[in-house]
Amino acid sequence: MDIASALRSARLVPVVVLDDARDADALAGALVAGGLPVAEVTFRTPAAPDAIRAMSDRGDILLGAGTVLTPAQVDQAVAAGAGYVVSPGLSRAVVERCAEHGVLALPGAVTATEVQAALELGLTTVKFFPAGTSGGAPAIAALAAPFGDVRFIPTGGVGPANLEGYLRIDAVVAVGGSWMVPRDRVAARDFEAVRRLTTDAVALVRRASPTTSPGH
Ligand SMILES: O=C(O)C(=O)C[C@H](O)[C@H](O)COP(=O)(O)O
Repeated sequence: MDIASALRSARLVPVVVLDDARDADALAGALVAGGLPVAEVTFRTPAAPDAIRAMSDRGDILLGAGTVLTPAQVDQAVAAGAGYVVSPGLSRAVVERCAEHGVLALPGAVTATEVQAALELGLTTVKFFPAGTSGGAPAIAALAAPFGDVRFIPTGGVGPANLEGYLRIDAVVAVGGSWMVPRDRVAARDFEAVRRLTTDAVALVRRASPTTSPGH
């Protein structure tokens, strides 16, 4: 299965901020046990490359690198085993470095101009970030009208209370969010809480898109 299809079938991508890479394996285990074998590990902390490497060594979880701002971070992410690269905004340099490595780039785009810029770089799936303050689901539905082939992954302000509104839109591949991996629970090594929150999130997503199938 390619990355885009895997994200589409997960429907939900946990956005992870890890302070200590030694917790990565247990955190990945909690996500997998909760039914969500995917994670976007952000370069917000220096632990990111080691965390990605530890998770990717498990072989049972699809890993993206998040908050990738520079081509050098693309190199680090790919060397650590990231299968795709996410940025909060659209950087030509980052997208081109991803292409050199042959990994999928998911840049942020929330305006028609940004979506067109992504299309010009050969991309058809973008992260819609920050989703909540950029118009939310109605903004994505409006953008999807002229950009019929573009797919969106709304992230930022997405949670249990509003994910259904996003997942109902055909152009939404998946949503991203951090609520199932609260930083304080991770710091406390409370991976059972992460597993529980993940299980609940997966159940919610299933209820929100019961008929979804790959290709939808
Ligand atoms: O660091 C990045 O590049 C990001 O991707 C930002 C995250 O996607 C959001 O911060 C997650 O948003 P919440 O679910 O509202 O916490």
